[in-house]
Amino acid sequence: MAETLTPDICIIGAGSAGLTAAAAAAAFGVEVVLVERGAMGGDCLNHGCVPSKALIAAAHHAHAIAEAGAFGIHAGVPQIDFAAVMAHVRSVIETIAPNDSVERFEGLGVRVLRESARFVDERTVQAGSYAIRARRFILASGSRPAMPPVPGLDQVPVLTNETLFEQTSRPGHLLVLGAGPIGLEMAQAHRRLGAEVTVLDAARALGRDDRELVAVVLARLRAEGVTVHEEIAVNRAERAGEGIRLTFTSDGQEMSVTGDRLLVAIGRRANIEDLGLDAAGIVRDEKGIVLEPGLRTSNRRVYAIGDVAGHQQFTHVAGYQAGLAIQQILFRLPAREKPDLVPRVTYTDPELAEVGLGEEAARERHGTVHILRSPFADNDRAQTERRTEGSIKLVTTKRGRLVGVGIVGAGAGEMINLYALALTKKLSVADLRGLIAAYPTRGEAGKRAALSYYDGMTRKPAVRALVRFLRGFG
Ligand SMILES: Cc1cc2nc3c(=O)[nH]c(=O)nc-3n(C[C@H](O)[C@H](O)[C@H](O)COP(=O)(O)OP(=O)(O)OC[C@H]3O[C@@H](n4cnc5c(N)ncnc54)[C@H](O)[C@@H]3O)c2cc1C
Ligand SMILES: NC(=O)c1ccc[n+]([C@@H]2O[C@H](COP(=O)([O-])OP(=O)(O)OC[C@H]3O[C@@H](n4cnc5c(N)ncnc54)[C@H](O)[C@@H]3O)[C@@H](O)[C@H]2O)c1
Repeated sequence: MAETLTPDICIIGAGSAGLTAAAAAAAFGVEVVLVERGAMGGDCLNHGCVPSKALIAAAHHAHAIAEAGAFGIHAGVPQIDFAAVMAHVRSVIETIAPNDSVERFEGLGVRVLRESARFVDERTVQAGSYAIRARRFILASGSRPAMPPVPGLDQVPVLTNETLFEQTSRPGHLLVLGAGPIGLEMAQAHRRLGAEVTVLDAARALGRDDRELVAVVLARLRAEGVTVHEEIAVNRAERAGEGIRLTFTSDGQEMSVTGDRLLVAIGRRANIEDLGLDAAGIVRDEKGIVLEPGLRTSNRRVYAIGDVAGHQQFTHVAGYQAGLAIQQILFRLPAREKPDLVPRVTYTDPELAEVGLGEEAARERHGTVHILRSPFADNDRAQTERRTEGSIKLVTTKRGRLVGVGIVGAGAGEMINLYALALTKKLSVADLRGLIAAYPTRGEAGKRAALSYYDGMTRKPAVRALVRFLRGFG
């Protein structure tokens, strides 16, 4: 016999989006049922941000040892125990997992069902033997790796983000399909851990990011020995002895590359198939669920947040959207996403971080814009660390209001948060001019870029005449 539950909110999916929404609603004493069919924590904890950044951290240590000679420290060739590296990755996941656990959420007052959820009508979700009739529903069912229609791909072993971190031995030669954030972050990490790596992309690497900044990342990856082929077409995949061969066309020429493992990271597909969307009257098109500005679906009781919403696919966006949905459900306050305020970071080394509008988008929206740059080669802290590649680039309106910031360099991901706040608060170069930045920090580069807005002014005859005039007063 089906048991009927009547909570205020039913959330489908306990990844970054669903967990944030559940915790926020429960904090206000609202009755919440959270349904999860797989591992608590979703992609970010189990197959995404956490394991990838833990692997990158291990790779960073290997690289630091290899580079230590420049600092007068000779540690020899790093010995990499790949199985131990992966044990480190797993132990980081295990350390963070209690934050996302059933126990923690039940302690917060959330009822957690470990079931697969599906709408059976416009107001009822079936989850195992439970029928859930909630006042509002939040779809937070996430995404999974997309697979390209490459002939033969289904005949060769393929790794995705869901299996990559289960490896126990190091690949000899890792082939990576897709030069997005996943492809490039994992390419560099594996290279630093001693694998040969070849990356293939149908378009440009990190195609959504500023070309000028991307070039710095690619130059570094190539200098470390990662082969990156852009704007190629993969024609087929096949087994070649113990390995995998990819045949592709580049500049009209057919070429091939053979490796022993293949990672596919060509983007994501929203998890919408098993949700009974038709029964719920939720409209979708070829891109996914059709959403109104407040993340509401065509069924007024149902919101969609996180990767399944198909907007920017980041954990911090999942959390942000969860807040917007809860704000509307609990307080009936209107809410609209502000994608221009979302920072985007790719954790290669150097890191690439952006917020707001790029140069071209800013010109389209604001007409005349100023581009203010400061290279890290001019920054004392970067010099002390021998990490001088990259720069900070500020995009401002004619009157100096910040509308976009791009940073490529060591620590760019930490630096971008300041500029996310600056954009949120609509700050201008005049505000940055007043900032007292600690010396020596890489953050000084931003202030230096902002000051360059006034370069012309210091040379204006009228300004110089004023300075001379004021000197006359003693
Ligand atoms: C390798 C990798 C690295 C990444 N690195 C970063 C990073 O550094 N920074 C960053 O911001 N983002 C990163 N991301 C993106 C980030 O992981 C996602 O944007 C985020 O996890 C999305 O969260 P979500 O809750 O929307 O979806 P998910 O985490 O996918 O959670 C959805 C949950 O819903 C469950 N579910 C699905 N259907 C049902 C159903 N019918 N019934 C019950 N449960 C269901 C699933 O089992 C899953 O647990 C990375 C992604 C990958 C793959
Ligand atoms: N640092 C981070 O915040 C971070 C890290 C990893 C992933 N993510 C998120 O996860 C999502 C997925 O990442 P991703 O790197 O898989 O996707 P992506 O969409 O960002 O990049 C995929 C790349 O694959 C290429 N591609 C597509 N089809 C191809 C084909 N048939 N052959 C060769 N190349 C092909 C595309 O041109 C693109 O460059 C991203 O949207 C990102 O937001 C974020």
